Amino acid sequence: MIEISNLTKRFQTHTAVDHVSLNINKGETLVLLGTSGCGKTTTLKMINRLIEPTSGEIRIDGIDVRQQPGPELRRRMGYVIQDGGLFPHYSVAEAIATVPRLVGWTSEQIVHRTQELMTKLQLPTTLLNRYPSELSGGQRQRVGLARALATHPPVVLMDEPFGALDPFTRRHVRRELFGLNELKETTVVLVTHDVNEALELADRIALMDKGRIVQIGPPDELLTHPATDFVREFLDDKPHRPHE
Ligand SMILES: Nc1ncnc2c1ncn2[C@@H]1O[C@H](COP(=O)(O)OP(=O)(O)OP(=O)(O)O)[C@@H](O)[C@H]1O
Repeated sequence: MIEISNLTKRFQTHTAVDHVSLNINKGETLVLLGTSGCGKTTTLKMINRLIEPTSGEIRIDGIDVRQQPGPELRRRMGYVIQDGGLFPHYSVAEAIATVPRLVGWTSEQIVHRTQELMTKLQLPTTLLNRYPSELSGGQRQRVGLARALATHPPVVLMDEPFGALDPFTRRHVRRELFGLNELKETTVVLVTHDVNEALELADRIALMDKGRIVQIGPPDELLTHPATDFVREFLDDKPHRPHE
């Protein structure tokens, strides 16, 4: 579904992403995990062309992402960031309706889909006219996800989507969101530095260090067969193993 080959990004003399290659399967949740500054966000932003690569290629369903203008590409890909990434002057209803409006949905379709998402994400409809500053962190996160999922994009990119939440709310919201059928059919690329989050959500983890992928595989494989000492130490540095 998403094929990344030899992807490299240099900022001046610093190589943020260094010849990264990986394939992401349809419907898979692929987690980019690693320490701060290892190139996770830069990799993610090259998928939706918020950042242009220095070299290398990204294909989605066989089509090079550079063949489509960035805004058009981003309209067909969900994007969720820390704290929801909502515009302060858009109400919840306006935020969810943004992409459906851009792609020409009717008002009836938008209202129907908005109601459906509010129910699925357990958001009371009384919040529809509120602004982000009038919501809790968990509610903002859910609205951010509702906005990203509104037009059923086949791919959703998430950058530390639960980063702004306290540990308890974080666990609760992520379990709830990843339990949704909608996300089960969606290809998700999620960036985090939280080992437990990666172990819980990932079909496969790509562990990055200094711009490169050190190991990629299902969580159990990384736990039982770490490719290097770095992988072992990185995965050991966590309070508990949810698989045990
Ligand atoms: N616009 C930029 N100009 C110069 N350097 C940049 C730019 N964006 C990122 N970098 C550098 O590239 C490296 C990778 O950054 P990136 O944001 O991809 O890391 P990350 O793994 O997502 O880290 P974090 O978890 O802290 O967000 C870092 O050293 C960062 O300082």
